[in-house]
Amino acid sequence: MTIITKAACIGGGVIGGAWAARFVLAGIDVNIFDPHAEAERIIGEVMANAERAYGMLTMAPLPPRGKLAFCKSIKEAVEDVDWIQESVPERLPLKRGVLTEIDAAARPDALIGSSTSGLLPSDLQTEMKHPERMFVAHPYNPVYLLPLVELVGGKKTSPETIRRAEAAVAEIGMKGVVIAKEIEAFVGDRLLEALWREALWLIKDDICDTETLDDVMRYSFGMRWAQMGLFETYRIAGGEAGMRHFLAQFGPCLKWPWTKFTDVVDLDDELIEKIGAQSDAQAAGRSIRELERIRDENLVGIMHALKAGDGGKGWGAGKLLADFETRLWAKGGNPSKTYDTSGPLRLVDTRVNAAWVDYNGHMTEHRYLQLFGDTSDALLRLIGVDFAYVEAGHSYYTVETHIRHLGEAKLGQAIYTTLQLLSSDDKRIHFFTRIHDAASGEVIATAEQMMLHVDASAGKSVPAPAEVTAKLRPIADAHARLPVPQGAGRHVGQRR
Ligand SMILES: NC(=O)C1=CN([C@@H]2O[C@H](COP(=O)(O)OP(=O)(O)OC[C@H]3O[C@@H](n4cnc5c(N)ncnc54)[C@H](O)[C@@H]3O)[C@@H](O)[C@H]2O)C=CC1
Ligand SMILES: C[N+](C)(C)CC(=O)CC(=O)[O-]
Repeated sequence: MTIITKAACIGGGVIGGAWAARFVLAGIDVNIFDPHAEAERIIGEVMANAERAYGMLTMAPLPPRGKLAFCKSIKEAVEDVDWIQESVPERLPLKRGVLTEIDAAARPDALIGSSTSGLLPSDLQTEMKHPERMFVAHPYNPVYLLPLVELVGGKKTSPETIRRAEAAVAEIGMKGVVIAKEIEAFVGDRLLEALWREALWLIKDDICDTETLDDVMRYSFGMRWAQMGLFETYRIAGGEAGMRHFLAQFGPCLKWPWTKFTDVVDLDDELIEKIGAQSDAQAAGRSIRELERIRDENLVGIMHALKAGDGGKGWGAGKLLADFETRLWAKGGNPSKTYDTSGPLRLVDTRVNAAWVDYNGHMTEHRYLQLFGDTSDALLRLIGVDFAYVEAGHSYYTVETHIRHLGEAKLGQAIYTTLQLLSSDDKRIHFFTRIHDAASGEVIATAEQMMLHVDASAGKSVPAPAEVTAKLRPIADAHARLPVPQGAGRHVGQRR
């Protein structure tokens, strides 16, 4: 039983719109209330970017999208939902009023999270009748991709609420980090504000411009932070003696000091204009939506890299993505679904997304192999070779692949794959996969592949157990009656 089946977003700006996208893409129906005249257009644009990002993020079967409904009042939006996320502007009286209105109309068991970046939950819940179910759920932009939510309870929040909230965000692929004590700006924004304050001084004092400052971050410690954070990074920087040596060496610098961060820079018109002009130059004419798309592609790339980290087990946000995908496959990878074995098995349906397209304007070659690999993974799940099976020490490894490119796949094109078994025994599976255009059925590419059953720790091929071959056999028997596909058995060659 999932904790959130229906949610409400009160406020649909940068953060509320992206919360809505996170919920909808997790299969949750969402009611939105935002009085902004252009709320539907703005949220529609955020949804489009989020869908594009998810197309790149995962091949795992996302649930059918939730429905998005625009409501005329807070009451209408929150009446019958399990989770309400408040994301109105960062002003205490406004937020307090909105949360009190939400509280009056929501079911008593509904969870109420606030996206506030720094206000104390105790200050937000003062006028609520059921303050025990209200907490801060502080996300990071873009909410649909970045998985962190800081969960902060106020004086009146019940521990049970925080437990339920943590479990609920895990179901939508997020990592709920429970902050032990409430404090303004929690943990993340405390750190960000210290950095931000120092950065403003560096610009004001003409030490560097905004682009140079961003370069300093993105070519260096920004990359370190994404994968290991601060303390583990500095542990390594201490050399073999680790953190203690690091503290002994760099601890005294803190007193010199290198920073000015206790002084607040005066954000006068001159400084605002200076930063604005430098930032405009840095953006080089790219719109915010374009920058968002570039950011999303990069974030997806980072998460994919982290998913392959720690020897393939996944690391940090990549491990979280891998775990989320495991759950998606368990729910939607439908090993129980019955497949029509009288023809090639239709195993993957997807669309060509932006990250797959190359300078020739069509799907680039390694993405074909990815899609063929996803298809053979789908076959393996069908015959019981799932994550648990692999963790227990056995798997199938691909030992040979021959790909033929027969057509083109363009950005956004709907495509699907079909797989035909050519032969199999207790060690080998020899099969032929086609990528089709979904509209016409036309074959765009084919791959002939061979997989071997292996004992992964021994590093050698071994016969698959009877329960696996028993699941494979009916498919093999049915496919033995199909004609050998045109192109099977081909090799790369030229008539001379
Ligand atoms: N922008 C960011 O990077 C982050 C913002 N937050 C927090 O999220 C919250 C919202 O911030 P943003 O989305 O950036 O602001 P925003 O200005 O983009 O969106 C706020 C939205 O609230 C709507 N609104 C105003 N009064 C309302 C009311 N009475 N009922 C319903 N909607 C109402 C506005 O029309 C607007 O669409 C703030 O608490 C902020 O601190 C949290 C994490 C990151
Ligand atoms: C600038 N901000 C305080 C609203 C930022 C956040 O709260 C988190 C983020 O996404 O950086």
